[in-house]
Amino acid sequence: MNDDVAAREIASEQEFVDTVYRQLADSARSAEQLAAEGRARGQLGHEGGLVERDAMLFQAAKRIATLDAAHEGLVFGRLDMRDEIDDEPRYVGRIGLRDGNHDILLIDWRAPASAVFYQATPAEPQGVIRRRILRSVGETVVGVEDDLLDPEADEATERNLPIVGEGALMAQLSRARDRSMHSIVATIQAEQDQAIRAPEKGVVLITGGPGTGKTVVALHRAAFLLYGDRRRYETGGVLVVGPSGVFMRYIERVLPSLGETAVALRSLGEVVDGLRASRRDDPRVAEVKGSVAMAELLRRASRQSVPGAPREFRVFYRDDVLLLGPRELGQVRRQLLSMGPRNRSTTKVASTLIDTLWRQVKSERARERTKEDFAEEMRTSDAFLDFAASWWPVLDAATVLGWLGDYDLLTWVAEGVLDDEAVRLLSKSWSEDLSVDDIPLIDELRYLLGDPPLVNDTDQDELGLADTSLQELSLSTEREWGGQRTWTPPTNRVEDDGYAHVLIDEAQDLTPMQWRMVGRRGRTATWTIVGDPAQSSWPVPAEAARARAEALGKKDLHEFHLSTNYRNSSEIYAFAAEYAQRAGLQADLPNAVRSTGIDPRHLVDPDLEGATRRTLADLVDAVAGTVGIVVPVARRAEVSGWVAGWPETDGMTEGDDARVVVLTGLDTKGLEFDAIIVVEPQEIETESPTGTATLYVVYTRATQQMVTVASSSPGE
Ligand SMILES: Nc1ncnc2c1ncn2[C@@H]1O[C@H](COP(=O)(O)OP(=O)(O)OP(=O)(O)O)[C@@H](O)[C@H]1O
Repeated sequence: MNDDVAAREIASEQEFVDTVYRQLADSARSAEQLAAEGRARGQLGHEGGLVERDAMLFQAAKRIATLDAAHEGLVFGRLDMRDEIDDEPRYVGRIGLRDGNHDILLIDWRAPASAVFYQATPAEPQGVIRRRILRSVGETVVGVEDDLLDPEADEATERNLPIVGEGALMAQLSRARDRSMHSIVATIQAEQDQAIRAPEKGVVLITGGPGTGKTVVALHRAAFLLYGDRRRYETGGVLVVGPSGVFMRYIERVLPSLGETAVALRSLGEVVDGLRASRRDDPRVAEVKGSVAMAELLRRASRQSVPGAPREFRVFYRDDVLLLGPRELGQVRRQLLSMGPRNRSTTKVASTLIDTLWRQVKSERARERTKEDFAEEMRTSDAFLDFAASWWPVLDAATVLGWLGDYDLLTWVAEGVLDDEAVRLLSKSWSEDLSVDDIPLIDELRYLLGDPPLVNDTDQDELGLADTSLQELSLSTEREWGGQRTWTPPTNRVEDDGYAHVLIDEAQDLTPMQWRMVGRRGRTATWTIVGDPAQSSWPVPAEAARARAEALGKKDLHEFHLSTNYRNSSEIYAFAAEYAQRAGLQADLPNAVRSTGIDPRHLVDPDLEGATRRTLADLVDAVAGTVGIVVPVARRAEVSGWVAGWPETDGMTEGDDARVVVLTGLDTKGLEFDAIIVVEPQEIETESPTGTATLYVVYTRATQQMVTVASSSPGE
């Protein structure tokens, strides 16, 4: 291709892009002006709507410009259509924009009119003669890449459109990786576009092997839904759940770069408002905590009497001694529990206890008084009120989970539900901080215990107990991902847990208890579920499948399968796929399209530290982007020590932009790096029951180069 032609084409696109940015600045100015006038008039009428719309547009554009300018510009696509459809070029961008005459300047990528940009093919051009992708840095067009989809129409119309470039997709896939995922608006592929624009009812299930774009597609789908029904999804909220905090940080910029921030991004340890856990349990403990047997264990725990609470109440009333002993209290407890969640009954405790006491009143002197007189006396008795409040306090879920740290109590509650080994593992783990797998247990207990009635509920709050811990918890809730418009539920009460859309990434890893937790948040929601069973680190898939089916209820399922691996070089993926087959993982093997000519290397060296350091020095030079060092859990601290403060990685191992990161196999889920060093792969494989799946995940993280380093050959 003649360079002059390319330069001419770039210059002409630049003119258009300049017009768009000028228009954006104009819109911003007029939005500000209108807002000022509106404020001055003290009211916003019809114009108010316009101000709001333009202001939003401006904000979105500003975010896009600042967050992702280096990668994809505001204007990224152009379609030249057959004359009878449109004799003017159509431009596609991250947002829609009109010019001063209200004519369309830029079509939002999510608008129906843009679908053809992604779906037209040479076999079915759908009226498109030429599709052009514009690559920009900031506001400057640096390249154009064309596909001639309908050469016959081109000839027939005598347009002779110039065709420039050789593949925007390959350019995009070969770019150096940094610590953030980027949007793919300019190069969404046809099979991905179908999943993004799927009918929104029910559940959209996106499957596919490693690197097929499941995550990035699901995020674009969230943006698509927000565009289509902003009122519904912004009001009800969109919940995006991923495996870890590291992963959430990796994906957190994609939606803002598409102009959307009204989304709650939560790792599995942060789904319950106000709680945050990142510690992972030992796999054996995690397996017990994730199993559905925990639901029964917690149901029993939620019905226990409060450890340490008074077991008896005695009152002398006229000539009677009235007693609430274990038998009477047992009956009252069962009666209260039959009325619904425990905390809801805080308003009924006093009256139920009073009824029981009153039934014991026998003496004549006592009978001279009415039950109301007796009740009045009890309700003004400090001794009675203190007893009732400590016998039936408002319980919060973490407190009840804390009870189970007591080995004897746990053994009692777990009778017939868990074996002795599981009880031992659990009681030990509950003497430590909350782990990721404790969060669904707390959530389960929140629902079993219920919220105390609000003070202004019609039920009278007899003991003044209602307005306590759970509500305070919501006031002090801190939002990790809290940008200004980031969506958060209005309170921490269970009735406000529901979202309008729930997006689950790496769904193959959810335990049954985690499915129950997310299921409660999506009873009336639409869903997007993304996963690859071969990458699963949950050892009992059938149980998880049942829990998933329960979480989704009768919702319609729309399945989409992605078949091209856009992440790994074909050399790296060939090795990973061969491993998956050897390990019997029944993996869904996508087609990796990009070759680098560099095979993975496998080093065996008794000097593990030396070999790792040398490899790292090589890779840091060889690739422009990130390098991940993946280690067995037990070696994490040791290997981190090898690379910290080391001159060759100076400034590359600290902070959010660090190029070199040390992480465990499970930490790598969903992430990608230019180069990966796998330290002692065999230990990663044997450190958990699903170690082979974890190692397969690790082998599918590198875009350019992968080196394994072991101190001895397998089997030695
Ligand atoms: N159409 C596309 N254009 C450009 N890049 C793409 C495209 N589709 C996917 N990618 C890139 O491929 C990489 C893998 O995508 P993603 O992480 O979404 O895959 P995944 O299927 O979720 O992977 P895994 O299951 O292995 O975690 C990302 O860098 C993503 O940006």
